[in-house]
Amino acid sequence: MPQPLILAVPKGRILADALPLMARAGIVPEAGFGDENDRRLRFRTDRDGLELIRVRAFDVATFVAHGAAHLGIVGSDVIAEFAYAELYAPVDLDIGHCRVSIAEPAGLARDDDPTQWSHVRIATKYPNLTRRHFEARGVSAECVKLNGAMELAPTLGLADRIVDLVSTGRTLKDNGLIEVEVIAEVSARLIVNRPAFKTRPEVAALVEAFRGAVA
Ligand SMILES: Nc1ncnc2c1ncn2[C@@H]1O[C@H](COP(=O)(O)OP(=O)(O)OP(=O)(O)O)[C@@H](O)[C@H]1O
Ligand SMILES: O=P(O)(O)OC[C@H]1O[C@H](OP(=O)(O)OP(=O)(O)O)[C@H](O)[C@@H]1O
Repeated sequence: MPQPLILAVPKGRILADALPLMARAGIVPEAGFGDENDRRLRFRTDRDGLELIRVRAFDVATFVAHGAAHLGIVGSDVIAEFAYAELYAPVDLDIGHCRVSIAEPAGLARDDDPTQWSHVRIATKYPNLTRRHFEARGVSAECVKLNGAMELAPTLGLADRIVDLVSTGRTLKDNGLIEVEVIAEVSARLIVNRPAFKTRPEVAALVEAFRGAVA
């Protein structure tokens, strides 16, 4: 018997939308998978030879890139941040829609002209993506890495601006910030470890199952 295939699923907000999609792809987890109070991290499915792991959103990409998981479900924001060569992202799952944007305090935004920036100091969970974005237009970005609550950084003097996810815009508004530029539109993708895709035909079959589930 070959080792079971492992599908890595993020335990955050994508999970609720991922479960019906997985069901349409013919993957039904054992009881407890969608239950936050269940402390197990690895679960069986109704498919022989396919197991699930429940990990943090950023770690899905890492497990799959290193081949510890064969497939994963993860936001395109995370894929862009890591830019792992070993990841192949063949299916846009049409869930987890939001955008990665630059925001700054309303007071600063009033007279600000982003085309005049030459150096910016940014608080973000996405330092690589941010640096790449600014480098492409000749602006140097000094990034302060945070894992959440980026919105606090400008008022507390940690950074002038932030790069963060925006969906409804409510978090920015409630913290006195204005979205000044969209860096990228985001949705969740099915990711696959490239060597596993080449060597395990069941991986390609699962990719097709997800393609069918989205269509
Ligand atoms: N407001 C949002 N609207 C839509 N999708 C979002 C939103 N925020 C995050 N996402 C998507 O969901 C993914 C996971 O976000 P979530 O907020 O669940 O994780 P997190 O709190 O950042 O993760 P962790 O708790 O592991 O640090 C993001 O990478 C992104 O693709
Ligand atoms: O535009 P909105 O609809 O307000 O959504 C944006 C917020 O959603 C995400 O945070 P999340 O709620 O996942 O909390 P987090 O700080 O734990 O990441 C993101 O980091 C923003 O803070």
